[in-house]
Amino acid sequence: MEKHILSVKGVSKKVRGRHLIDSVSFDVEKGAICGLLGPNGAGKTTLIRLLTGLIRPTQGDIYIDGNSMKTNRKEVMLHTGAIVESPIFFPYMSGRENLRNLVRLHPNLSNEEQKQRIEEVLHIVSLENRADDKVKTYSLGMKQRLGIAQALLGKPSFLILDEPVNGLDPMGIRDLRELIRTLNQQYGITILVSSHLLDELQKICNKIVVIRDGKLLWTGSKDQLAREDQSLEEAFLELVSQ
Ligand SMILES: Nc1ncnc2c1ncn2[C@@H]1O[C@H](COP(=O)(O)OP(=O)(O)OP(=O)(O)O)[C@@H](O)[C@H]1O
Repeated sequence: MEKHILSVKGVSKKVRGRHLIDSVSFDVEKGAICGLLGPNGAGKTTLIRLLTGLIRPTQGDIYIDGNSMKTNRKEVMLHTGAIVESPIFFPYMSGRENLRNLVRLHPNLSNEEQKQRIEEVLHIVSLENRADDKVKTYSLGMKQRLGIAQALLGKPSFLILDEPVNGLDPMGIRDLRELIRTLNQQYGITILVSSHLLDELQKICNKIVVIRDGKLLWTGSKDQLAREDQSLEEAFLELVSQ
């Protein structure tokens, strides 16, 4: 069985003569919660857009559970859930109605399975009590959780979250952290999460990938990055200032 859920092999993205991502290679083991770190402009968003198939590499390839994005893109995307940038929902429709609309993107599920899956994902993200309220009445944290519910519709084994805690208050951050842990531990989903909030990544991740200027600067387990007496923030600042 494939040991890595994600293998990035020599990936570059060149736009107008400039490398936004430059020969990046790294792996993420199944079962990990992997943090993607990098200073502003490092290329995190570009990398995540490559990983979610929104843009294609100019060089290299990305493998998800052993499947090449180049040759097997459709299959790969079926098993990957993602929230990139803020999820967009119809504000005058309820959470459940929005999910009913989006579950149609998974034609491999029968009507009955689609209905059942909507209830399952609402339960996983703890939105069942508000599922019939209009999305415009949701807090930002609830919208993020609905975004995760949507990403879970296809029962992905790999979930990519781009800056999921951006703009959330401390309670929203705590709820999301708990949800990420539950998805990982209870549902066995491997997670890649980008964030500027190093403290947050330190709390939930066991693996870290650091990029700077489009290049891979460091990758390894969280414990290898930060010495015992160091916070992840100190270790990160030390690393990027080298
Ligand atoms: N389509 C594009 N064309 C040209 N340059 C781009 C394009 N998209 C991004 N860039 C540039 O590539 C670099 C990396 O951008 P990216 O948004 O991936 O970084 P980031 O690490 O996500 O930054 P931040 O943390 O500020 O969101 C930046 O200098 C950005 O201006």
